[in-house]
Amino acid sequence: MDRELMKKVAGQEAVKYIKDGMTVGLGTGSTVKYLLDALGKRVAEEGLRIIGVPTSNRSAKRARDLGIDVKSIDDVDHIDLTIDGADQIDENFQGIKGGGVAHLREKIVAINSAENIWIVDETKMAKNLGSFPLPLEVTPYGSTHLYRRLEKMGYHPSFRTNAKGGHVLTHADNYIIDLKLGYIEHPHQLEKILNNMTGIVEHGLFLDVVDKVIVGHEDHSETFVAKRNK
Ligand SMILES: O=C(CO)[C@H](O)[C@H](O)COP(=O)(O)O
Repeated sequence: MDRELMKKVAGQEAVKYIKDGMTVGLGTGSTVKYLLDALGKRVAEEGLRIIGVPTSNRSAKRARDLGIDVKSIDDVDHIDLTIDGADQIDENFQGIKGGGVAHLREKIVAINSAENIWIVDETKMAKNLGSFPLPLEVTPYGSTHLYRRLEKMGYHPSFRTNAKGGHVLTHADNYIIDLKLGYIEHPHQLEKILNNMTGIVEHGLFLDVVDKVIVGHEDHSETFVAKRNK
């Protein structure tokens, strides 16, 4: 199974949805890297004019290196389309994001986009959410207290650490706590609980956000339209 090839197939399919003149949210991660490569190629070869709104410093740098114009979300008045990766997607097209530590910016960009497309390799599709740990971006202040609370709630938290054992830091210098839930029976109920917990800046549940999901296989892609009310 060649996952890199699957990611590339998804990225190359998604680039077709980008039209001249669009303002495009650019997600983060190894799948989005293939989208950016394909987009850079279109900019160079077709003279495609777009404005990219990157969701991470990594994507901003890569886009710039590829000759793609980028702006901050604060410098654009609308976003036509955002294309991003995801860590897990269930059969109702609800998702978990944040494996790459960028879910706060990704959610801000996504909810301000007229349309959202996720690109994933086939291994990301699941019946239910939860086997991928759910990331929470939390303020350092009170984070151990919050951790203990999450533990008591049975959410199996763990701080995300780097190779040196220190906290992984987000763009906003916050910490990440991953919840090993195994199976999320009621994503909307969990969303409500997490939304109401002070100290959690943003969680990685992305519910009712995506419009289309492009799944990359080794030799073809599949595009699913999420049927839901906006
Ligand atoms: O949510 C994300 C970053 O915060 C990414 O979109 C997600 O982790 C998928 O990344 P990859 O394409 O590398 O698997």
